[in-house]
Amino acid sequence: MTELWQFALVGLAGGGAYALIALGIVAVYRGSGILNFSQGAIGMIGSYAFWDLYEGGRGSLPVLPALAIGVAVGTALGMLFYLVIVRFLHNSSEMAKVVATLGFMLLLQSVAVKIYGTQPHLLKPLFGSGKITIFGGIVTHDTLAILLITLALGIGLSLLFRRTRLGMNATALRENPQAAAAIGVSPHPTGIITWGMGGAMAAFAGILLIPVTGLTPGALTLLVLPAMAAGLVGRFVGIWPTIAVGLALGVLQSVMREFEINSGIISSVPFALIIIAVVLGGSALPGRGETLTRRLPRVGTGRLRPATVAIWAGVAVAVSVLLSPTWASALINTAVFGLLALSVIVVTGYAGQISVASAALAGFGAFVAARSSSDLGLPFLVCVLLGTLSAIVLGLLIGGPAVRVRGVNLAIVTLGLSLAVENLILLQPTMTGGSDGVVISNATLFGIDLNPAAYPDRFAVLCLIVLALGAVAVLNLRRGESGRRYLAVRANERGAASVGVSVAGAKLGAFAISAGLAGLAGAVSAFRFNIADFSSYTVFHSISTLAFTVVGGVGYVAGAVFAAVTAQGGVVANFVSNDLNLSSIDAWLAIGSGLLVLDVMVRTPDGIILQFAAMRSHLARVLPVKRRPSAAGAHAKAAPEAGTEAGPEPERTTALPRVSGVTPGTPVLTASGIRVTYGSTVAVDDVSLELKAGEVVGVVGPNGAGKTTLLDALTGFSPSAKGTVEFRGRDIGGLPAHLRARLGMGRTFQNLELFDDLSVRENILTALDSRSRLSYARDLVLPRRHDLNEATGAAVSILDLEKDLDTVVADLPQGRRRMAAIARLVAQEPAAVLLDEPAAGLNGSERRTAGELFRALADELGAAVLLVEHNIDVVAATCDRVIVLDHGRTIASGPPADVLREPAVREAYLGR
Ligand SMILES: Nc1ncnc2c1ncn2[C@@H]1O[C@H](COP(=O)(O)OP(=O)(O)OP(=O)(O)O)[C@@H](O)[C@H]1O
Repeated sequence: MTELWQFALVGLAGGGAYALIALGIVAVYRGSGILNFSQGAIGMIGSYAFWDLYEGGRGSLPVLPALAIGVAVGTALGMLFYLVIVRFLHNSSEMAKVVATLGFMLLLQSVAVKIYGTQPHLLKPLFGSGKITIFGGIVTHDTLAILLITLALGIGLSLLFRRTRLGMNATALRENPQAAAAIGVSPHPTGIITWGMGGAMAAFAGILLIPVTGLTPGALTLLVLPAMAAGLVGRFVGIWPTIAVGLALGVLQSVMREFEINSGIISSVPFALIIIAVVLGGSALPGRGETLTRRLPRVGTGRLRPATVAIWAGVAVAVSVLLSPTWASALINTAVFGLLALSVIVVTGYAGQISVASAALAGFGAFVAARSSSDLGLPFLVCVLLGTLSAIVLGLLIGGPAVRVRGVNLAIVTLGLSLAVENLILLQPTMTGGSDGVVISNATLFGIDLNPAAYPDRFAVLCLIVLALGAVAVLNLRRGESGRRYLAVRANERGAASVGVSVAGAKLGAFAISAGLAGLAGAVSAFRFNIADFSSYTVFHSISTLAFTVVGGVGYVAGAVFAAVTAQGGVVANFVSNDLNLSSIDAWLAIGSGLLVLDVMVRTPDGIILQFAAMRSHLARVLPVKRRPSAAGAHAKAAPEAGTEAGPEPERTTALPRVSGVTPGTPVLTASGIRVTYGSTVAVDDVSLELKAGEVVGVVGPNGAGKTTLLDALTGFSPSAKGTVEFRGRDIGGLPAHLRARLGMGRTFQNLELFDDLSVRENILTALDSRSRLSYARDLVLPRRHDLNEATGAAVSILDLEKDLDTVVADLPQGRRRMAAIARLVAQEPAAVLLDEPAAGLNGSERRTAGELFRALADELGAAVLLVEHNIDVVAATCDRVIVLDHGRTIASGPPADVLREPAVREAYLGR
């Protein structure tokens, strides 16, 4: 027991350091809205500065001045990064922010390796060998210093954010940047100060931890992971939960050491547990108002030009056959990195899931393939297949959290889980054969010996073929329906669920395919030497794969090719170090790559590949090349200028297509006893209603009456709703939103929830697509292409959307966007249509047209329509019946003219 207590007390040093770094992360997040993945690396640089100056290291200063300078270096680095990079990222996508801080981490890491090397340095306790005794256990002065500093900074930060103007400005900027800007709050003073504070805390933590863990570039940089896990629990805002979890983590790890638990388990399991707890507390769909509106990275069309493919393939094969073995090795590196980059494109570029696990997946694929060869003696192809399949299974496990966690939190979760894979499998001597490694048999495919030692060119050609097939598969995916699903989920999860896309299914599909590509890369490369080695599949490898793919262009296969060609050990690096004889330049290349990541994130976050495209079109403009008139140009001439008044609405000649199998007048949607509460607020209280095919029922009521919440409850967007909901005679109470949509419940949202970065056509096609799970695999080979069908064509014509079909939705005016939302809804052929304030923001004549359209949804489409609307004129002119809600309860219902005359209704609207 005493020993256990002692180990717990020893763990307070590490725990305090986690808490300190995590506090810095919280300060930076509260001050600038950015999660700083380079926090550990900043601390590491501050620690090296301290070690350089400290008399116990390689300097001559006593501890306190050296500590002060080390902390000052951390502070300066934090401020510098804000000034040079972060202040330009305020309107960037979440991914650009994550990659920028990861890029800074890589930069600092490579600078430290260049200057200090990787050998560990140890120090004696900084504050002497003094100690105090607590209940028989010993606490050293160093541990005490860490704890006191953590406590003091915890109190200081609480007061700063609660009591000072700077803290209040920071809260205002985080919660509502537009409103804060409107009252003149500038983000920069809070940004600079909190980044400086973050840097100081990181350096403090790093320096105080040197006597405990030693000083190496990698270990201190990776302290960011447990610190992130601690911060995650307090959602990066809570100061005391962060400190408590940081300390608990350190203590738990120390106690586990007492039980002689495997070091891999100690370093990964505790915070994997925290991550699991956070995942369980997440939600399957984001709540109302939680959908991101920031611009997402651009994505290519997925079109493939056979001539380009043929030229590249020819060049690659010629190079690998004609040039030296070092070139073959560089080509193999390029192909393997290219496959990893393709895996990032699928999961991050297309599906929008910031995942940092590609190297762990590749390592696992390599591990299974190598063991299948060495232990089971299976043939090359079977081993590669097994490696790929097992990576897919692991990918589904790592992707599991993505169903409930999103954005930057997912980056932390995947980082944590991939560190667990690295520690528990790839670095375990019992698994990987220790110093003997895993001896594998030679690669033979269809009778051709591919042994890379004897035939490096053959193996290189094989790798290039696999890369080319992977690239074609990813392009196919983009053009198929599963690619559209990914993009819909990336753009708007609530919108995707409303048209029947399984958000969880799409995310898992993307994770599986991405893991398959990474696993394939690993499985093939396991055979490049006679002894397979897994030590290179580190978290840093995952981070640089993500960063360089984003630099290349995360939405473009060409971006992956760029990343592969310029990767470490790839063809460009080989050319520079071998052909130009500049091998000493390697360390500088690593530093240059880190700088490139930062530059691209600030100036062209869509990727370098788009810069090339822009240069090509500039050249095409300046060179006297005869160009064909473009279809777009012809279209522009034919179409009236955007924004011009089109005169009176033309008479409609086509009707909306009738939904099959719905008989007018039969009940479609029946709800009883619906009740929704948010904490102590009862938003909807015992509401019952029945909707029949062909009728329009209005729902009116003052602001906050519970109208939207009722719609959410009926359509499955409010999972905690009580009561029964029947749709066409079937109890659908337990079904999630996307399954209700598939049964024929269509809805619109107050803020539309369109897929803003897709065209109107792609928005409609997403609703029209089949929901087959098979398409995730089929699209890789045979993407199914289709266009609007007859019914949606008619809807588009009625809604006058033809000229907008290929316009990106974000570029349309609000009225057109509303029409696009209705076209997307009609594509679902819904039997029940639930419209949430669809006429808001329309002018008088637009409102009349919209009212006619809502009627047409009932009269022509044959659907049962529930119309939530504030405009009483629209309600009176359109609805057969009206339900009035007030404080969540039905206070009246019946024909509009009667209901709107009732005194209770007038009182609810106008007050007594
Ligand atoms: N996520 C939430 N958390 C807590 N309270 C909520 C949440 N969503 C809605 N509410 C509360 O539930 C009640 C009903 O809100 P709801 O948005 O459904 O009303 P509404 O009639 O649609 O209002 P409006 O006409 O302004 O859109 C309000 O008191 C609102 O503050």
